[in-house]
Amino acid sequence: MKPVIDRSAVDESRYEKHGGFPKVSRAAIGRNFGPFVEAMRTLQDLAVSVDAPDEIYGDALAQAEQLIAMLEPYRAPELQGPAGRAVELPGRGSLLLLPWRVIEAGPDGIRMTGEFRRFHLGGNGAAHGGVLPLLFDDLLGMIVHYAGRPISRTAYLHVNYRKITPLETPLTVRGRVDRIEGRKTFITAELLDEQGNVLADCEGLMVQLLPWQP
Ligand SMILES: CC(C)(COP(=O)(O)OP(=O)(O)OC[C@H]1O[C@@H](n2cnc3c(N)ncnc32)[C@H](O)[C@@H]1OP(=O)(O)O)[C@@H](O)C(=O)NCCC(=O)NCCSC(=O)Cc1ccccc1
Repeated sequence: MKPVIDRSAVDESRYEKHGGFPKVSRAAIGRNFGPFVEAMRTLQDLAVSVDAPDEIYGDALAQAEQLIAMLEPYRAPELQGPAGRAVELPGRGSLLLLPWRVIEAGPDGIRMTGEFRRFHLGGNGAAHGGVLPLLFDDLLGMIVHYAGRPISRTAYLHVNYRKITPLETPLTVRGRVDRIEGRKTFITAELLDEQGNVLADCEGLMVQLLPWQP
């Protein structure tokens, strides 16, 4: 499904009005990068879940070392490689970010859909509590962007865990600007299952960076 994106409030010149926060530009990717990231995500799922004989770990280690040797010469500084800037990929092609997709984004807020995977297991089939703030924090950053608010950083993020968050189940997260007070943008968001149950909700405060703040 093609996302519905409304950039009408985005202030493209905002990067010139503040301190060190770098301007992130969209990466141009070839056909292999998306499948490469997905394969790495599957490897993460397997690394935290397999129960294999030790020889298999030894063989996997040897192959992993080959892969590391292949990629190491291409190590690059922040904002040079495509990870985190490939906006058409789940989680913008970053293994750190959750593999979710934006469905709707604009001045009134953002909606994303996705699943937590085996890699995100906390215990007893539920997502780890630490991955929900990761999802919400990234959402907050995008909400600030599409609402046309100045470059800001998260000052606090309060998460309420309302129900167990399942793995490998389609979920939706949505959020919006709740109110603005000077440099402060207060944002609310919820994580929902397909039945509309609220699994978690949050309130975050994003504070506009002053010109000298990184
Ligand atoms: C810049 C700031 C957040 C605020 O510092 P300053 O400029 O010195 O602010 P100042 O103290 O002057 O307060 C101004 C107003 O704000 C209020 N207030 C402030 N804090 C709190 C609070 N906790 N709780 C309640 N209120 C608080 C304060 O009372 C005052 O209110 P008032 O005007 O009197 O009514 C600083 O603490 C910082 O850098 N922290 C680290 C941030 C960081 O690393 N974040 C994580 C990574 S970034 C990220 O993830 C985002 C992202 C995601 C994805 C993509 C892109 C981005």
